[in-house]
Amino acid sequence: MNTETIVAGLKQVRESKPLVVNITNYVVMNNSANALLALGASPIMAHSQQEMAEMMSFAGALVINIGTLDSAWTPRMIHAVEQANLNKKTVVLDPVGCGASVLRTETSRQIAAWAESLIIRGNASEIIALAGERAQSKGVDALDSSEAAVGAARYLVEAYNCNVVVSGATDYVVTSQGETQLNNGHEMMPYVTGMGCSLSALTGAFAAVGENTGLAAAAVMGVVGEIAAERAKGPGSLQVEILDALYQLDEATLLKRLKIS
Ligand SMILES: Nc1ncnc2c1ncn2[C@@H]1O[C@H](COP(=O)(O)OP(=O)(O)O)[C@@H](O)[C@H]1O
Ligand SMILES: Cc1ncsc1CCOP(=O)(O)O
Ligand SMILES: [Mg+2]
Repeated sequence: MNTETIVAGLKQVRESKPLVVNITNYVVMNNSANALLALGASPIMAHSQQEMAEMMSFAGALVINIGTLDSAWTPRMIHAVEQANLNKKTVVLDPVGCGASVLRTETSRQIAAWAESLIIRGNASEIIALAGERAQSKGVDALDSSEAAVGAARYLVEAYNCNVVVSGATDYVVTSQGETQLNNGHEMMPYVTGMGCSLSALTGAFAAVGENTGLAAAAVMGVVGEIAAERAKGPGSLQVEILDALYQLDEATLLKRLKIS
């Protein structure tokens, strides 16, 4: 059942090329746009309140990534979430660096509370901090294991009526129905900035075609990370190989490589 959902989601994204609106950070705008294109979706990075109502009327989903947050961004993010709600579009929240500062933690909670259809995708330390537990977060990288964040993810599912993807060596997709584990990916992936942000962007593409758990995106990202690592010499080539692997990914390879439980 799960694997069927993943494969069907990939097919649908490629067929319908959904527009994914991203309010994302300065570090990863290019990576995230390229990841969406390589998957088969259509990205737009849009920040202005003046165009968000129009954008959300025809977009498939909204991705909010707080990576380079400042006070000017917060009202834009809230406005975009309001427009997504009005148009019944799913919001993917990437709470980058949640727990590293009060600003990031409080803004993440504000956005999560505002969104009516929500997927949260974060690393373990971010998910733990968002749930109000003590995380080991100092910056944007996880210092906790994804296993340690499953309880926090379950709390967030209840608190915000959402689905949660905790990424890491094992990815956990947590919904009100329970948890799914994915054991793909590669240990070199955290040495490239924006891998988690790309995963969040892909989550938006799948949400646009109705796959609202985050599972398909995590599966695809893990499998392409693994394929790319076999070809890469280090983080530089891994970044490029991931785009190529995303573009080349076929259903048979996805199913053969998938380590899901
Ligand atoms: N140690 C690891 N082994 C395998 N895959 C990993 C590992 N760490 C991260 N990944 C993969 O890298 C991607 C980004 O996850 P993560 O590093 O947790 O996000 P972030 O960049 O937000 O901290 C996910 O697809 C995840 O599965
Ligand atoms: C390094 C950095 N600083 C602010 S946003 C950002 C990118 C984080 O990307 P990811 O969480 O996907 O590694
Ligand atoms: Mg991140």
